[in-house]
Amino acid sequence: MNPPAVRLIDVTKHYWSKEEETIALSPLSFYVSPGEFVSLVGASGCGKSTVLSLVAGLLQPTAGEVQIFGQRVSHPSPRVGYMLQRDCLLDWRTVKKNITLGLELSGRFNHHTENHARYLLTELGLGHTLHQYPAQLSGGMRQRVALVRTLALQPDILLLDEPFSALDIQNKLHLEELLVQALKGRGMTTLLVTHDLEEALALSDRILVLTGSPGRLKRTVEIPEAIRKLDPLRARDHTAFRPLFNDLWKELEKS
Ligand SMILES: Nc1ncnc2c1ncn2[C@@H]1O[C@H](COP(=O)(O)OP(=O)(O)OP(=O)(O)O)[C@@H](O)[C@H]1O
Repeated sequence: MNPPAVRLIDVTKHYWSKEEETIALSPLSFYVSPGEFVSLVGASGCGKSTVLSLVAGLLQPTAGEVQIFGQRVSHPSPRVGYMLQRDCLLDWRTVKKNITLGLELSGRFNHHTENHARYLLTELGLGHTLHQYPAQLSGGMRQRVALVRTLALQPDILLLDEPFSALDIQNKLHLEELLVQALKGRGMTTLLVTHDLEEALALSDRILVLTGSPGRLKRTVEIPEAIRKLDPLRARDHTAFRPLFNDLWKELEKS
């Protein structure tokens, strides 16, 4: 049997700053299957971003083990792409040079990968911005460029830390649609951190509800097939959507 794309086994994470110790995660275990879209939700400070940093290999657990495709994570892997809330675009580089930045830094820039990055930019509706600078783009366009830069690395695992939270509702919905389109047929495994329950419900196969502090897994919610097969906008209109939302909302209020 194939190993999960992501697996946390009894992971704890402590932070030390000055004299103070913070326990961010108490033993936490979960898995994400290859190709699955899983969202992490929970109150502020319950350790969601810590989980992503551990999977990205930017942090090491205090105890327990983080694995990707059955291998222990000991350092950042080219198989993992990480997109943050801030777009982190370099203002002095054109869009063309921003979308290939990750490829350059990882030594994978060539004619073929550059063409693929440009193809993705067109796919996300920004082909015409190739020679523009980030300052010439709207917030939503900048996030799309950041998404292209992450997807251009062709990661097997995509980590998204509140990527759309700074956007207005229209841009957010548009980007959700584009993300779903971009992921279609690529078999990428996605782990999304979001405060937006609607977003989690509309995009995910499964939602993991964390409770703090320290962060623990409180509940796993499987999204019904009837909702999953719809695009994010139409998913919100499904009759099962609102009851599920209310149920999760109550769960989060208690945590
Ligand atoms: N570098 C650090 N040093 C010390 N404590 C930290 C550090 N990073 C995070 N923490 C603490 O660890 C806990 C979990 O933080 P984390 O950012 O993972 O939570 P989160 O659920 O992503 O929060 P939010 O939803 O507000 O972004 C918090 O108590 C936070 O203060």
